[in-house]
Amino acid sequence: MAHECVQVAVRIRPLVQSEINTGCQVCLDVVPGEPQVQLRGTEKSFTYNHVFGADIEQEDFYNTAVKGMVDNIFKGYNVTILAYGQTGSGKTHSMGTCYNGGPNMGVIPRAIQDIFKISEAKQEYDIKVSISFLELYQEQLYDLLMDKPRSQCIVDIREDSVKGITVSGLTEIEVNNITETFECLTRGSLRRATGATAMNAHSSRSHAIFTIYIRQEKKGDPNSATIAKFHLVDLAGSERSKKTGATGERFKEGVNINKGLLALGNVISLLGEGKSTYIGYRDSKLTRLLQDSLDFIQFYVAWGICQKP
Ligand SMILES: Nc1ncnc2c1ncn2[C@@H]1O[C@H](COP(=O)(O)OP(=O)(O)OP(=O)(O)O)[C@@H](O)[C@H]1O
Repeated sequence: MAHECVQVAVRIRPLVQSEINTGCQVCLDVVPGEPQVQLRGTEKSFTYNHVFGADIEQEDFYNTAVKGMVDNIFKGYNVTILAYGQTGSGKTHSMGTCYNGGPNMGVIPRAIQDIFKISEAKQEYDIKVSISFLELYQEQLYDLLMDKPRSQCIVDIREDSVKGITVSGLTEIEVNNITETFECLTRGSLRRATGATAMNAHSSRSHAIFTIYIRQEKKGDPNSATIAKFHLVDLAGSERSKKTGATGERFKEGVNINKGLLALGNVISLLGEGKSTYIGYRDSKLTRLLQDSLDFIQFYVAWGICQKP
């Protein structure tokens, strides 16, 4: 499918306390009135679909860059939102993957709220919402909602001529309201693999894929049934081992992370160009998993960019 449907949004995060303490300076500016960023003190600028400066609130970010995507799911499209950026740039903060109940929530909890609001308003439809939560760590898929020790939570991708891409054995939980869905999000995110790197004390070392399935059927018309998948993906940090100080296991993690991100980058740019007949979905588990869910893509790039003194 040709892809005018790939949108790229950039969000610059404010300096964190440790950066302020060491005298770091922001070195990227938003060009006023344009969806552009400019490297401070240079003529170099880059244009995207949306650009957000460090002062943007979570709510405004969601309303501008994501809310419209939720409407597309109810039209029956599969939608994927990906948060990409180097480690510590603010992906998990913006996505709200580690939601803990506060009002300053990110994209996932806000999307959940909107989905239930829209479902309630569509009274002429029977709508069922279910979710799954997967982690891709070192090219291995883990079911984050399975109530078993981690070593028994490994699942794998299957390709079915009727059902398309599925993950066999994956826990899919039907959820009836916002509270139940938040509870699953929190439970799953606590099981995600994290580790400390020199750039982020609580670095996500895996890709987290929270999926919301919407089944809707017009009351009295079983032929009208549609199913749409909404993937919300908090990618592991892209990184250079030199900057993160990674050695041993951390280094190996970094190699796998970058391999998956490279394959994803290639797929998205080919889809964006809309020309290529061959797209390398099979080059990584991440791209295989998302293969049938790229009708609409919001590729959100987090930038925590600063200059050391
Ligand atoms: N927009 C923001 N406003 C305030 N603080 C932010 C913002 N974005 C990120 N932060 C803070 O920056 C730090 C790093 O953010 P976060 O953990 O979300 O990065 P990440 O890109 O997910 O990193 P990793 O890939 O290593 O998991 C956190 O302390 C987070 O609270």
